[in-house]
Amino acid sequence: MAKSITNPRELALDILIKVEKNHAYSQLLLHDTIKRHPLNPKDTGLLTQLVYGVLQRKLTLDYYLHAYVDKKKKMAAWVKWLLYLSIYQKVYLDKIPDHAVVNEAVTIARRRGHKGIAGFVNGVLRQMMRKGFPDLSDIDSKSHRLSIKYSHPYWLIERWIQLYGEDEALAVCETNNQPAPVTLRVNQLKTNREMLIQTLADAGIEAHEGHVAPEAVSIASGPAADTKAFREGLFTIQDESSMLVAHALDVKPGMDVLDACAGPGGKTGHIAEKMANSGSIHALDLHAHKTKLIDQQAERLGIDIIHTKALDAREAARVFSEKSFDRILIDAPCSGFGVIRRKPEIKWEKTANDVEQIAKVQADILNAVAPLVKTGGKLVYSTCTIDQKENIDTVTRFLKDHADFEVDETLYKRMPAVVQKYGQWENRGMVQILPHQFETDGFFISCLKKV
Ligand SMILES: C[S@@+](CC[C@H](N)C(=O)[O-])C[C@H]1O[C@@H](n2cnc3c(N)ncnc32)[C@H](O)[C@@H]1O
Repeated sequence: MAKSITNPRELALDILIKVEKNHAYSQLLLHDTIKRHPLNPKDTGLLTQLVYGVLQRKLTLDYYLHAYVDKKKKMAAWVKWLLYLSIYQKVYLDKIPDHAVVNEAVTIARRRGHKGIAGFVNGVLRQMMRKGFPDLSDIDSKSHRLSIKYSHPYWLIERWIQLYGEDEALAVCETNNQPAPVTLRVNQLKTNREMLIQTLADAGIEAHEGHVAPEAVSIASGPAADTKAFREGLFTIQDESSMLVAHALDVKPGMDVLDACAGPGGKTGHIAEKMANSGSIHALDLHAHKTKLIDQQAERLGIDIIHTKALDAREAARVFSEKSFDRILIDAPCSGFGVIRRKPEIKWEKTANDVEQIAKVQADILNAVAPLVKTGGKLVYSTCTIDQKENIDTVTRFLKDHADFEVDETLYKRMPAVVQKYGQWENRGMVQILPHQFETDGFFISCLKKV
């Protein structure tokens, strides 16, 4: 049997190579790797930091690398990622001495390649350790400088500068390069926030009240997903911005609800909790493996009002009659620019053309489910992106084409005071949350009413 790798740097290297080669999600690979390889908590932390950190800072690391290695030099992908990993440790982690960074890299290079590659890696890294890295403020062109310094493609920075101004855009970039917080949503069917914090403390996990959503608990340290409390369904791991969506939907027990893009079911569970597990929720997703995840979550949380179906939401009118639902949520597929710190590969992979394509799908889903809302009912459209095309533009176009819908300005009242005050409100029924504002994911939430 092959010996299992337990070196966090080598595991990180494997993940980084796969993210690039297979366009795989770092989050999923990391989760899978941690499950398969027995690492102590310190090494798990280092592995996580290395994977996210290197993907986040890739452009800066590449700039530093090419101060020492000619851009034209042919290099195998794994050698490039190994060098990025080493530069990352040198520049961004202070607890790892230079000699450890070099020795670890050379050992890995020797194991994976031949003596010549190990010598090359050794030579490049030793020079870097001796001479240091170029000053980024010396880069003449402003667009190149911002792109390298904040490690984002310039088209994206430029797009955000146009939308939000330079200060906000750069604050977004800065936040995208930081670790994301871990927050939990209390399952109010089973416990309350105070009791959950105590239960977690008893399990050795330090937790505090979240600072945005009323049901949020913020984790200071410890693996919350490994606890009995999780298995017993006392909470769901969810970002605080996501928690605001169920508030936006304004549900009451006994209502009929459609969650049109529901997988893996984070918000479906929350909606059911807010309905006190009374009424009905039809939860659709394009993919059957995602509706299965919704079922699993519902069981864990003690919820039995969710009916899942693998279905393209654009076909929903084939299955449900007009005016069937008091509330419809479209938590739409999107570019994901609000969650870049959780999925850093997004900034390297998504293009302006992808945004155009996804905006079309979003509009089609909105148009398809609109007839299913009852008169007087509400439709919430949300995304985890900060791109105007997928957010305000999509909703504005929808409103132009649907005279029977209007903005529900009571959305404002359902948002926490801090979001009321500092969120970027288009009007009182549409809010854009940027990732640096409340230490939450970037999110767009709008609420429309059928009249
Ligand atoms: C942003 S995610 C939803 C997250 C979910 N609401 C939650 O809180 O866990 C969007 C989901 O829409 C699904 N999807 C994409 N296109 C769809 C379509 N045409 N019809 C239904 N679901 C779709 C994706 O598979 C994905 O699971």
